[in-house]
Amino acid sequence: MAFLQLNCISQTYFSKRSSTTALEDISLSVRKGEFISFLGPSGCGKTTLLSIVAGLFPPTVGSVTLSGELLKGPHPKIGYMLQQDYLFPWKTVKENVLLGLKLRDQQNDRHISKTFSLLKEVGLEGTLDMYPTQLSGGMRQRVAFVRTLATNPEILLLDEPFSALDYQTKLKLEDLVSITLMEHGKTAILVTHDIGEAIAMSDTIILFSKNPGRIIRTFKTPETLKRLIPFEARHHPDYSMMFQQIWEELEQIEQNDSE
Ligand SMILES: Nc1ncnc2c1ncn2[C@@H]1O[C@H](COP(=O)(O)OP(=O)(O)OP(=O)(O)O)[C@@H](O)[C@H]1O
Repeated sequence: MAFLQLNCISQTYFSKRSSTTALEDISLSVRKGEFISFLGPSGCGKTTLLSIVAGLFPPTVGSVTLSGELLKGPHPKIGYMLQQDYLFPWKTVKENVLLGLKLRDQQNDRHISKTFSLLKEVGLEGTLDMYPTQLSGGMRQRVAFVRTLATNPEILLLDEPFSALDYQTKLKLEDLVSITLMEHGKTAILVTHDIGEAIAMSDTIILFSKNPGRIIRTFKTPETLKRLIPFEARHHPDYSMMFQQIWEELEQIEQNDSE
């Protein structure tokens, strides 16, 4: 049985005068521990699909199951991290990272010390009493990452979490997130516009076309790249080959779209 299963999902947004079919007939199986990326042109439904997996709203058609159980809304085993960090500026780093535990009434010594050790793992042990405005963008995203991990979700949904960062910080965070998720045995789905990021971080890349959003290709990352951290993977010859393949496929999608 697949860990996470998306079954024939379609999503149509309705307004008074029109309707938009954002996704059509999306089926997908995700293994435990797998790192998947959703890649595709703007408007192909990546965020819509991630929101459905996060249980923010049910799909118009189809379903999502987690270990065979039908998802009916947000699930404690699924954590969501967005492009913007959404930290509360009036709360300290400590208060921000413990927020999820507090809301779930799980703020006991064991969970608190686990969260603090996660902060240490991401190099932020000295920031507990600081406020988000005192931190850089990269540091804030690391705090948001720890806050997402603090409640111990098994699946992390990452919606362009690095896109607002400068290039160097983004590369460093890719490594950090990749290593941390692997060490903790997490499953992840990353939404990105960045072909290189998708190749360097994922086991599987799902390519979407748009109008409506459909899966058009699934790429498996070669073992040679999976063994490497993202920064090293970017320098491997297999990375360039895969980049070229995906680039051509995306060009084709754009060409078909404009015809
Ligand atoms: N709440 C909404 N109401 C109506 N239409 C929507 C809504 N959200 C998204 N859409 C439409 O659904 C389609 C898919 O949007 P979505 O944001 O999921 O795509 P995306 O691939 O994540 O785009 P981007 O890469 O630009 O973030 C688009 O045509 C968009 O305009």
